[in-house]
Amino acid sequence: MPSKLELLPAVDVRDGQAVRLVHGESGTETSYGSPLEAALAWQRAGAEWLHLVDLDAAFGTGDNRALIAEVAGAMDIKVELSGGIRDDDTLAAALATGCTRVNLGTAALETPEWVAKVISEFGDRIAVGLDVRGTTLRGRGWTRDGGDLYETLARLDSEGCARYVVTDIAKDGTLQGPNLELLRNVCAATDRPVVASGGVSSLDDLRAIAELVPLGVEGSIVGKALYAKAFTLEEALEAVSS
Ligand SMILES: O=C(O)c1ccccc1NCC(=O)[C@H](O)[C@H](O)COP(=O)(O)O
Repeated sequence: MPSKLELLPAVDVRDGQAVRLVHGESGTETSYGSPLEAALAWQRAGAEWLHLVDLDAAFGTGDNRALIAEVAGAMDIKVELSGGIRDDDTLAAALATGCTRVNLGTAALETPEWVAKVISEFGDRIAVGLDVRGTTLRGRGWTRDGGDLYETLARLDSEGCARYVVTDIAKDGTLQGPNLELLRNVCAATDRPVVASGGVSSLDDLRAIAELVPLGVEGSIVGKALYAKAFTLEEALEAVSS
């Protein structure tokens, strides 16, 4: 288990643009321009990871497949790819970008047999995104309920899932701080590494998440705070460097 918190700056893509949403809700987009420029800026600033999301694919409003492949292909750093990866075709396209790993969300709720199969086939190239309101999972771009967090976690653990990306939807894109209690509870329920997502607003938030590394938190996705210039990525990397 790494001793320092990994940071994953986010590039969420909607209709060809880098955007941030509030609570992951379609229609709340703030646009931040070219996804490739944003990703290259995070790379230049020293990021070791990029969290790249195809929001159209997640919402079922099309996809940005070619652009996502272009961005992933332009990166020298590790890429975690998310959004609308739900079957053999979308998984093959995602893995073919050369990304380090993919996040499955809806599929883990709706087609558990397929997810068990790809976990056994692709190992730690597969992570599962556990996107919750309270302790209820949400799928289909976070628009539909999809079962209990802890029951699903136990099932995925038994199937060998390598890693979880845990998002409190109520916090996502709000700059209200991460849900540390949720992260502690998930870490207590699994021995697999956890990537925190949603709500980071300050360097102190990142330091608080870094304190959970001994419990099993491996990384933190940071989106809105970077775009809103609450701090720079260089400052964030420095804050979690020890
Ligand atoms: O990841 C998805 O599949 C997804 C689906 C639907 C809505 C949002 C989705 N992801 C959003 C993210 O992964 C954000 O980039 C991340 O949670 C950052 O949040 P924040 O730091 O609060 O901006």
